[in-house]
Amino acid sequence: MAFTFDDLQRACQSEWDAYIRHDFVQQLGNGTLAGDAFRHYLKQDYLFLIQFGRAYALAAYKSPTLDDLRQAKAGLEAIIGLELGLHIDYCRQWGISEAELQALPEARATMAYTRYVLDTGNRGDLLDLHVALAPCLVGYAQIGKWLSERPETVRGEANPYDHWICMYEGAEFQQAAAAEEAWLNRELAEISPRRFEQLVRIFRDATRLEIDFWDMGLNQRM
Ligand SMILES: Cc1ncc(C[n+]2csc(CCO)c2C)c(N)n1
Repeated sequence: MAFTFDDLQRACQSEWDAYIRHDFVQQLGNGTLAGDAFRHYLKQDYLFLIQFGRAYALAAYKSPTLDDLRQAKAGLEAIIGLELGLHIDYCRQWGISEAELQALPEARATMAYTRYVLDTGNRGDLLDLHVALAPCLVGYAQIGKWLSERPETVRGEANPYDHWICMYEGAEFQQAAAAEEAWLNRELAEISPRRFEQLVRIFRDATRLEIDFWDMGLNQRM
């Protein structure tokens, strides 16, 4: 039997739903999220993105083919060359200076999640690493889509988080997540049931760590 990304999601459906429909996400959609909670999240997300850049570098190292190597390079370039710059600009709009970002300590949830991804990639192969990264990429695309479709979401200037929603519901981001899902589906089609169970464990752990990241933002925990 050929496994797919949907099988991974279904194997962890309760954790997955707790992640996608987390209170942080719902409050962000409703425009009721406390500004300080969002700022705390943005600051930790800066640290998260830096470690995510390292994960793409690890993906390059773990690449068995030139195509995989090119894909990892493109990911590293996108995050280090573009997205981190945009994130710094966005933080400034929320009153967080670059100097403040550079001086930040890492919250435990940030450390746990990013180091889990890096360790999983180090220990395993490129597929293990991609599965550890999948909740991040595919999850945020589902969050963007879910927020844009639910009637409670407040759009436009009435919601201070509208820009954030626009970014993840947008076509460019949705396409990047769809490409990741397609890559996973090609790889998952080839694996044994035993290998699938190993990957479910990784996918579930990474999803639980995304839930903790939202909790950390909401409770402004370090
Ligand atoms: C905790 C946390 N999880 C996921 C994302 C989303 N995200 C981060 S990097 C990346 C890939 C872009 O190259 C995506 C989709 C986030 N920002 N913060």
